[in-house]
Amino acid sequence: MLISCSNSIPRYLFGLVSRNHAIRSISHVHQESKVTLIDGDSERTLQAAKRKKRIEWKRRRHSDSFLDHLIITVRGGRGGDGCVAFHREKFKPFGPPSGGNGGSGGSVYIMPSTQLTSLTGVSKRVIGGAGGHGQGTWQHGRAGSDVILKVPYGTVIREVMDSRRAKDAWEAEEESYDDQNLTVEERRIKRRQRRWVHYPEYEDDNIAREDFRDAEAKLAIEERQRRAEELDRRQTPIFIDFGDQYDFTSDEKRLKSIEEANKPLGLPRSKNRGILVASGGAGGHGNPYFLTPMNRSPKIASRGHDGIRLTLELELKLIADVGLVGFPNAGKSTLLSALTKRRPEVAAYAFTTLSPQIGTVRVFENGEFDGGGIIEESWLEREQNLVRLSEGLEETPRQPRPSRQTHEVFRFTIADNPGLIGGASENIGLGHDFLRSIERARALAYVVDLNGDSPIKELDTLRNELENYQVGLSSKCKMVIANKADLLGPHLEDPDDRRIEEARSKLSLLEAWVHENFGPLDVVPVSAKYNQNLRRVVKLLSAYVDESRQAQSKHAQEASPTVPHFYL
Ligand SMILES: Nc1nc2c(ncn2[C@@H]2O[C@H](COP(=O)(O)OP(=O)(O)OP(=O)(O)O)[C@@H](O)[C@H]2O)c(=O)[nH]1
Ligand SMILES: [Mg+2]
Repeated sequence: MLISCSNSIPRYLFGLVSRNHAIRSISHVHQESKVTLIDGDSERTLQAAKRKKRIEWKRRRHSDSFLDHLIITVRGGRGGDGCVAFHREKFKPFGPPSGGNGGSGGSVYIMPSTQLTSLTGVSKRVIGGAGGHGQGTWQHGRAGSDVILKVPYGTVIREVMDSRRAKDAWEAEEESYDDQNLTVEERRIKRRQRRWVHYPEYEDDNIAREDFRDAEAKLAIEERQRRAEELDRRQTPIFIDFGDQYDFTSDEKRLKSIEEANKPLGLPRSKNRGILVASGGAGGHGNPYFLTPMNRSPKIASRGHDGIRLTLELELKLIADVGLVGFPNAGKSTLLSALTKRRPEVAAYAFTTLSPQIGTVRVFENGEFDGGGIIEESWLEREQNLVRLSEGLEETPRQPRPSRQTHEVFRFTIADNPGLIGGASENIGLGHDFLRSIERARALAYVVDLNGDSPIKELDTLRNELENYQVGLSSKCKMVIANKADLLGPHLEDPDDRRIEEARSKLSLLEAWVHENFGPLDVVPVSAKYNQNLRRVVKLLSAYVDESRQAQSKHAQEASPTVPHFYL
């Protein structure tokens, strides 16, 4: 879709600034600070490095409510210990061994949840419940409770294999012995204590027995096998992507398979716990397990095993339909405020937005959308509200949407991102920290300040930064939103009508450059602050999102042939 706006742009769009001189002068203060960024290379790097340090500190301080990257350790629960006991009954002085086995440890599962939007509530250490110990009269220990770790949709989970990986049970054990500087004999004693349960006062006796050494060798073989299996498993580190392609309901359907449906009443149904990441350790053996023809009253039992230990890296890539990409101060947050009910912080300094914000655009039958009103800077709005409250009035009402008679016909989400600057790919500014959230957007829109020194240069930088982050990412950009068009027309200080012509030619130049360099992208001049020409933006964005959704559902239908599920 290609539109030519420069000539058709209504005259009223330019020149709205005369309504608010104060804000305009603040914007100009900012323009100056931005120029220092583009000036001399070394100066820019120095400034950017200082700013990055400050922003990172600020982001850590203020962003408790949003977390998109986290490293957690996960551990399956430890199995319960086996029990050494002998059956006691009247007239039966030497009853058989009756110690129960230990219960297995609880496992840890990961499940996506639509209720969550941030990784903030996710624990950094997740441990499955421990299995219960076995008891006399052949009572086995209860199984440890499973833990289901819930993460938001859009989370990518990777197993960490580098130096950040937590030690597994065997490595941790050896390290603790190294720390205590134990001799070989002392280590052997400690290892035995860790693995065996003895009948009271029979430890020395047990250790001296030949069949104990056989049992110990058997246990050592089992342990080596478990360790080899774990090393094998590590060859393919865990990778789970709960992106929008992930169909969780299919897991549920799989669980409700035909066998499940035909299961006799009263038997427990399988519950969808999500994806297993760390299984719990097996329980230890009770003393009946060690019964041999040579030893009819074994006075040993084995202890439970540790569960699997993993270190996982969680990365939340928000799934918004449209992502806004622009330099700091281009007006992205103002645009989000104008299009949705979300109220991100708006201010005339760079890097006001430190974490991605998502809002929902609700489009009505008559082309209206939910949002709007004049978007002042947040501090000004707060001050105005304080004054109104002190006068006994209610907070400044947002401009009501004109007609609510029509019903909603379309809805899509839009993400406002922190500002991107030249050199973000070398981790200048906020670096790439937030780009992960636009990676998955169906469509991207560049937001530039039409009143700025060089919107063309900004666009070029934005495109390069996107490409440096991920080759081909810039092809997702569907339109250029040329914001702050109101600042270009005639205003009180300079009521000259020629300014309109100048504004039009600036826009034509931008359009020509975009079409030559980016292809047939729509260039739409708007004023986010004063809600001018936003209906056009919503219309175009709805069209891109709709197109992409339809393409995706068609693709999904082709990929999975329909299998009738009688239980549906
Ligand atoms: N005149 C005018 N000012 C605008 C318009 N849109 C935004 N502004 C002003 O531009 C400044 C920056 O706006 P923001 O929405 O915070 O910009 P941003 O792109 O979110 O900035 P960062 O969060 O720092 O990346 C504020 O002072 C806004 O009031 C507009 O259409 N017209
Ligand atoms: Mg912002």
